[in-house]
Order: sequence, then structure tokens, then C-alpha cells
Amino acid sequence: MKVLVTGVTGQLGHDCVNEFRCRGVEVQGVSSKDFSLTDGAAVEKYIKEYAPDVVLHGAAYTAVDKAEDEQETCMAVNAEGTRHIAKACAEIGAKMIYISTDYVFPGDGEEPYEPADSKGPQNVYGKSKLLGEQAVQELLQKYFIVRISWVFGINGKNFIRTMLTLAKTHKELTVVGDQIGSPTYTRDLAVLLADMAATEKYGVYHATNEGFCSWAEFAAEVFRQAGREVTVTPVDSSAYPTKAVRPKNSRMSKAALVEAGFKPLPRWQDAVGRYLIELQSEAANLA
Ligand SMILES: NC(=O)C1=CN([C@@H]2O[C@H](COP(=O)(O)OP(=O)(O)OC[C@H]3O[C@@H](n4cnc5c(N)ncnc54)[C@H](O)[C@@H]3O)[C@@H](O)[C@H]2O)C=CC1
Repeated sequence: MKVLVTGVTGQLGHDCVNEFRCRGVEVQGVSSKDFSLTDGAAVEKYIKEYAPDVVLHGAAYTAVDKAEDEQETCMAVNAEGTRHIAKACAEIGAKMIYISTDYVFPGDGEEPYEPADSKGPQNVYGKSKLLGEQAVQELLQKYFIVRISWVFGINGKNFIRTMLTLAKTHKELTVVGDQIGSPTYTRDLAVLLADMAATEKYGVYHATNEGFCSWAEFAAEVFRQAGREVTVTPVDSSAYPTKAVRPKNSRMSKAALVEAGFKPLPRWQDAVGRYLIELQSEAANLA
């Protein structure tokens, strides 16, 4: 099997390339330095020349608030860029794994969303990722769409890093308590995606670490495990207005994943613990 991973300079792409390499799979990671997703001809040329069996498309325009002001760029990368990748995959008969988001859902209610539930993105980024999903479904039969949320990995900025930085200067923090979802550790997700790539169990899946929490609970768990004495007070989203609307309910059901025979990701608290260890080794390597 030969795999192409887009977004190698991001959190997920970095860990996916490592995971395939560890398994002895021939893999190439690419970023915007190799080609821009907005350049259809360049995407097609690269994919046809490399001729992968699987394209794991992790690259995206991920600046959720900025996207409200940069709608055109966000759409060009996430909707059209994904269409270019899907078209090239169709032409060479490659499987495609497209990474999508909880933001395709409206975020109402309290029940976990199933993959086929009605969509209703509340912000530009969510709309662009949904258009990407639709392009994949329109152009391909051999596809996996994998929706994830609240991502953290070693190769980039994320909520855990932000909380640990704030802990250096704060003993008390207010954190949003009325948005509920699931963190996703890119190392755990990479294991699942590498398993998936080797199958033909095509479809739409939700894949996050197990369990649900609010951002405030997420922060409190990070401080507890990192041994930082910071008191977290949950507050409503209205205390932190953002340009892009965030869904209150980001719960996603992983039943389809389990029914297809894939191993669910470990609980999110377990993932936080292993990520903190990864951060320690990063700090030790940099010292
Ligand atoms: N970060 C999060 O909390 C969430 C992320 N996702 C999705 O997960 C996937 C991975 O996210 P992260 O690793 O956090 O992203 P990231 O922001 O860390 O990395 C994005 C990658 O996309 C590449 N990229 C951006 N614009 C490009 C362009 N025009 N041409 C070529 N490459 C381009 C960048 O070079 C980078 O390698 C994305 O598809 C994202 O939409 C879904 C839900 C939540």
C-alpha cells in the first residue's frame, strides 16, 4: 500500500505520516509547500505522479474565526480543494479518507449526532467542510469521511497548550461550560485511520476519543493531570464572544465505527495523560 497524506505540517497529518511509517507502509506527507489545494492542475499532477493507493486528506483551512472574514479563501481550500483531491482520486482509482468536523451539525439538542443526521453548519468553516464532504460523496465510491472534534496533537497549537500557558500566570480561570463535545488526540486517531486505510469498509464515521465533556471540564482535567493548581469556573459561551458561532452540542455517536468492527479510541482522560507525557519528551528534547 502506498499512501499520500495532506497537511503533514499540521497536527493530524504529522502523526498520520509517523503511524504509517511505523507500520512499514510507503507514505508521503505533503503541505502547501508541495502544492496548494486551490490549484486543481497542481493537485492532479502531484497525485497522478505519486499514484497512491490511498489519499488521507487532512489538510484544511482551520482558522474558524478568521474564516468568517475570509470566506472565499476558506471555501477555495476546504470545498474546492477537497473536490480537486477527490477528482484526482477518482481518476486513478485511489481510496480517499476525508477528515471532517462536528461543525457540519447545527449543534442543537443534547443527543449525540449519528453520521446521517441532518446537517446545518453554523459558521463558514463548517459550511466549507460540509461542501468538501459532498464533493467526496459525489465523485467517489471508495471513500471514508471521518468527523472529528477538539483536536490536539504534538505538531501545532491547541487547547491543552493554551491552558498550560495560562496556568503559568493564573490561579483561577473561567472556561466555557455550555459547549459539550469530545477531544480527539491525533496519535489515537492516526492508529484508527491507518487501520481504516487497509480496509474497504467505506462510509461516514465519527471518531473522537471516548466520553463527552465541556471545555471547562477538559481544562480542569488537564490541570489535575499536569499537577497545576488552577481553579476552573465554568461560564456561558456569551462570556467569550467569538466571530464564528460554535455549536453547543458537539456530541457525536461512534456506534457506526464500532459496528463496522473498528476499535474505538481510548477515553479522552487517558488521551490527555499520554499527551502530557508527549509534551514532556518534547520539552526534554528541546532543552
Ligand atoms: N483542529 C481542530 O480542532 C479540528 C480539525 N478538524 C479537521 O482535522 C483536519 C486536521 O486538522 P489539524 O491537523 O488541526 O490542522 P492544522 O491547522 O494543524 O494543519 C492544517 C494543514 O493544512 C495545510 N494547508 C492549509 N491550507 C492549505 C492549502 N491551501 N494547500 C495545501 N495545504 C494547506 C497546512 O499546510 C497544514 O499542514 C482538518 O481537515 C480539519 O478541518 C476537524 C475538527 C476539529
